[in-house]
Amino acid sequence: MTDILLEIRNLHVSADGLPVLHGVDFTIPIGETHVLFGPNGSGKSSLLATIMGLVPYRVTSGEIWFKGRRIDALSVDQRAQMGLGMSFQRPPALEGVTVEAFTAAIGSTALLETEALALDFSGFAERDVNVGFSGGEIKRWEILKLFLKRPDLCLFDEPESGVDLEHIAAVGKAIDRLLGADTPADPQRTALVITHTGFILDYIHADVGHLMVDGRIVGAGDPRTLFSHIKAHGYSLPPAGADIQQAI
Ligand SMILES: Nc1ncnc2c1ncn2[C@@H]1O[C@H](COP(=O)(O)OP(=O)(O)OP(=O)(O)O)[C@@H](O)[C@H]1O
Repeated sequence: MTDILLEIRNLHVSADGLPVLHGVDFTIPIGETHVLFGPNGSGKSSLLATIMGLVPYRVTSGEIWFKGRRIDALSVDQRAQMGLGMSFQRPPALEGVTVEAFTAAIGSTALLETEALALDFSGFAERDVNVGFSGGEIKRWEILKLFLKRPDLCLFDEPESGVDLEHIAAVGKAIDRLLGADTPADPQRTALVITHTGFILDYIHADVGHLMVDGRIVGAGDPRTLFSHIKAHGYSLPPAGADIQQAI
């Protein structure tokens, strides 16, 4: 069996007729956490949404492979059933669907209380999902939702944005715990994380960082080396070397 969980091959994507990704290539081996950096509008969220199969993103050419199966023609449901899950940057409010009902629908009621406690999210069970939630509460619910579902590949779209400094620690630790191997029966999970602030790097073990510019991955390497360079010099690659490789 291959040790590659996700493979993206020369992916071109349009959203409502507008080209947003222009030939993305990368792979994520099983159990690794990869981080995606890039300026506003470079295509990071579009890439995650395309992997998840969300509208209005349409693959115009290229391929997405997950667990050795080509998935770019599958529905969101089918991809979720296969083990893909995503925490959204701006998830919709679900009027009439309580947190408790949502949790029951994904079959994880038993876990809700303890995991909510860890994320300081107690007292939300009776509330409608995302209705009137603050920005930070929305983010904590997004992480909790993944915790309850435990997908094999977790896609995080800016999990720390809008979260206050105290709760960033709770979010970071929860993500680390979600991805970590708690027991032999619960293997190391695989993840792709978008971050602007880099706060999340203080809490998770990230294996590889990718830099996305203008709808393409332009290079990859050690996530901390890449992030330090971006902080000092903007969205460019440091000189190619052992830590960083430019895309060809
Ligand atoms: N549904 C859509 N319709 C039209 N244009 C879109 C759509 N989704 C994304 N785009 C455009 O595609 C480009 C990439 O957007 P995307 O949200 O993927 O960038 P991003 O790198 O995640 O940005 P940010 O860091 O600001 O979140 C932007 O120019 C955006 O306006």
